[in-house]
Amino acid sequence: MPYVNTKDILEKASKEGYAVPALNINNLEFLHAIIDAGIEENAPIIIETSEGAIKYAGNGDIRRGAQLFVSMVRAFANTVPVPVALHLDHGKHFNIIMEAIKAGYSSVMIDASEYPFEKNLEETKKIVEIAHSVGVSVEAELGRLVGIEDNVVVAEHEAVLVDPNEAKEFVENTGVDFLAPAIGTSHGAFKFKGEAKLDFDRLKKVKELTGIPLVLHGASSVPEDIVKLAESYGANFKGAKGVPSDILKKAVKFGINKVNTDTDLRMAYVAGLREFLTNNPGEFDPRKYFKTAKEYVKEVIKARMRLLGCSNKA
Ligand SMILES: O=C(CO)COP(=O)(O)O
Ligand SMILES: O=C[C@H](O)COP(=O)(O)O
Ligand SMILES: [Zn+2]
Ligand SMILES: [Zn+2]
Repeated sequence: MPYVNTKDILEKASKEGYAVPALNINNLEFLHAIIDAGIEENAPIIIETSEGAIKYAGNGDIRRGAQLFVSMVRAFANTVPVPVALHLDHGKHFNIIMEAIKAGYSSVMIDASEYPFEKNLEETKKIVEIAHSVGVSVEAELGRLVGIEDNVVVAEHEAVLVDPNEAKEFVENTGVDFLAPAIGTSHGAFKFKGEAKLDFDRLKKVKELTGIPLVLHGASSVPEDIVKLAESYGANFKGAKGVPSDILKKAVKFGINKVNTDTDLRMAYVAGLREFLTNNPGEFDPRKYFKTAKEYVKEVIKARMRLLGCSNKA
């Protein structure tokens, strides 16, 4: 199937009420695992790279990194039976967003969420105009990504979580294709100190008022079996906690269609790598010592595709 616009994948998901994981990569091995998972689940695939990933892949050169990712992803997209999109995650620098668009990314995120509302809106609008003129879709973010802690008063939530009325105004004025509303998640492996919770009322309102596909950042579940496995081979992930599966399912029910996932893949990979290296101390062929790691990443992705409802939606 062809390399597609992320918008096509997400509008179908929004209409039919399921979500697609957006999976971060930094190298070829994670791409293999994602492609294999998508084929086995017959699911649409969204691959994303951060600005840091582009720098890393290009060994310091942004243009080279962006081009490398586009050619890698396109080479697979052209020869697999499921749609594949490539997205720039958390674009914060104008030059990197432009390089991604020029290189041929399917979509870009402009993350100006650290600025006041008006500046976020202006920055986003500027990127939307450029990206849309060449058929690239755009994601933006409203609110700040922080966990909702039990001991934080409501007024403080108000300050960081998305304001649904602002979301409506933002979407109408920018023409953005999908929106990431902050509803209580955060990036990384340590999301909640107490019980995990998200602000579903806010999410419901944002969906009602905007009607566009919504994105959940910081959505990794940090599966306990993966954490335990990695720890049994020497890792230390004390206090790691993600978004539980039932909460993710609820988020999908209330309007989330793109579920950003990086940490879970990293955790699965390192667990597999540690296991293999411990059990095969004489091995030094990377094609062999990456194998178990890739296998675990693939399984984590397949489970997520099933949970989010995008299996057989290719
Ligand atoms: O939001 C993310 C990428 O944009 C990734 O979130 P996690 O750290 O929960 O995997
Ligand atoms: O949202 C952040 C992603 O997990 C990517 O993180 P990174 O900047 O370490 O590549
Ligand atoms: Zn952000
Ligand atoms: Zn994110």
